[in-house]
Amino acid sequence: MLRIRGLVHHYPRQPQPALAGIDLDVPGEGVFGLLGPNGAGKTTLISILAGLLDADAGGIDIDGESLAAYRRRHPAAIALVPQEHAFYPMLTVTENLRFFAGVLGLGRTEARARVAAASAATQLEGVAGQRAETLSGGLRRRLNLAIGLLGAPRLLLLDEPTVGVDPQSRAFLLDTIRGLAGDGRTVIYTSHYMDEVEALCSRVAIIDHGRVLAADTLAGLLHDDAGRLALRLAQPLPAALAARLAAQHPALHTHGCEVLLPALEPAALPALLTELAAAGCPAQAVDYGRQNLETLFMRLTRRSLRD
Ligand SMILES: Nc1ncnc2c1ncn2[C@@H]1O[C@H](COP(=O)(O)OP(=O)(O)OP(=O)(O)O)[C@@H](O)[C@H]1O
Repeated sequence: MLRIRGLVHHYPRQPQPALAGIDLDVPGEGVFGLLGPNGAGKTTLISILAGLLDADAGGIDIDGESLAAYRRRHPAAIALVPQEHAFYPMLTVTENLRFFAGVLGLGRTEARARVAAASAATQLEGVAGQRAETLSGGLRRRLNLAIGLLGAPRLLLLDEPTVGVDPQSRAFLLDTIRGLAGDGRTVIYTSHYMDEVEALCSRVAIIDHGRVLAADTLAGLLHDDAGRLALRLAQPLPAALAARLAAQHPALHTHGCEVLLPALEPAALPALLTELAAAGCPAQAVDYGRQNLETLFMRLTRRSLRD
């Protein structure tokens, strides 16, 4: 649905471009994760998609039509939920929602229905009469999201929507976002939390220094031909067994109950698990033939997502 080609953006007086030629295809449904460390270019990219910034070069099509033309025909079809809180602290939740529905130019009946739907989707009904400035961090994030939903957007751009919220609110937001991605709607989700992206996104692009380093389905990105093995044992390896295994597998790495082997032949796996169980430290969790997004990012850039 969304086709991005050769997108470049250079902020004035910056030595490097924020976007240095981005090519991406984003399908018409599902949650698409944009993962990258601070300063990678995520906000710049979605600001261009939202029409807040112009690209210096490159193009974006949506269903074969230029993004600018599409936005002219459907002004509310693309919504951005920014990182910052984008509402009036002195107004109540409902007053904020009504105000932003008015900005979209919705008629009275339509506006009332959209405000009710957005409140329901984000479960804000219980705090409808509360002033925004008195809401907790998690509820403020929900209000930000609810405002983004008022136009019933087809493309929803979420810029790190869980920053600064407690784990419970974060779980609620992730569930809500997962629910929003059906019905022919695309959600583009930027984050530097790889666990969120792994839990939420069907496709992922990893970006850094304004370039796409890898883009694929989540399963495609995590697949690892090398035969990476990660084990969590019931208890740490006895020293004698650890020494014997290290002699057999020089790349073996242990840390407490965690055991990591960067490459193991599939045929060797059952014997290893049997040996561990016989030594009284059976594997409680086995992850074989997969890498996680953090290790993939480190392989691609030689640094961590958190750097
Ligand atoms: N308004 C601006 N003026 C000048 N430079 C900017 C501006 N906004 C971003 N940049 C620079 O552009 C690059 C990309 O920034 P951007 O905010 O798009 O990254 P990001 O991946 O969203 O980072 P974060 O996770 O920290 O939000 C960075 O080097 C940043 O310093």
